[in-house]
Amino acid sequence: MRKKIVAGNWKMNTTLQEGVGLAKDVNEALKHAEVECDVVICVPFTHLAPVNEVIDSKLGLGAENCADHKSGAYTGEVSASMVASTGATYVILGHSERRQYYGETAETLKEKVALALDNNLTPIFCIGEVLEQRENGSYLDVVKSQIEDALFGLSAAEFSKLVLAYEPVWAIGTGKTATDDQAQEMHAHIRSVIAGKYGKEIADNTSILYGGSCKPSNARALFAKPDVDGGLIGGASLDAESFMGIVTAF
Ligand SMILES: O=C[C@H](O)COP(=O)(O)O
Repeated sequence: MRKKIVAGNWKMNTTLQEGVGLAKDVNEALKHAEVECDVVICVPFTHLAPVNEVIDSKLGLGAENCADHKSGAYTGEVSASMVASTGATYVILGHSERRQYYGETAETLKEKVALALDNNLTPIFCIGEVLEQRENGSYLDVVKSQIEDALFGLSAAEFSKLVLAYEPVWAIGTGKTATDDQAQEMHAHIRSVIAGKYGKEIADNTSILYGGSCKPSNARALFAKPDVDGGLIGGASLDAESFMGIVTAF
């Protein structure tokens, strides 16, 4: 059966000292909570190794990106093997902020996914439409193409290692959440796109997270939907109490 997962995406927030403090708070809170999902924090590169030192195995650790090359003269880049060497086991790939501000394309993302898998990192692969595509009715096709273009070159064994995250771009950091019915419609669509290529068993076993203004107040309704397997949480993951409010919303 597929896993339920709540992953925090800290984005470009927190100093190292603040980040280590936040990780300690989440780690401590997790020890005392009834939790029915895997919990992961995805943190800036600079924070990975020090955060790994202060968390227990119950809390997963991930990066927010990795390079599309294995190693070499790529000043400023951080490779998948470097990420793995910190103890992290997840990496967010294809976030809409990376696609929008850093020009990431399906071709770049194919490389990143392959390198992440080669280094035993679980990619949390993001997909989602912008407002105009939601309004003109092309959103289901847009997301289908994002999946096909970047991921359908993978073997079934490789694809089964992925986690997907549906993040409608119009809902990210805007306070505008997709309704639980809108999320369910898209998650069911994503699952049927996967089934069309890799079969029902792999589709049923793929965790599909929702991201976009997810908060303790709306997480329960979203997570109650049959095809929503958890969340990728931005702003609300920067406060241990609100993150835990989401983690315990199953
Ligand atoms: O990766 C997380 C998403 O971009 C959602 O961010 P948000 O919860 O701040 O809207």
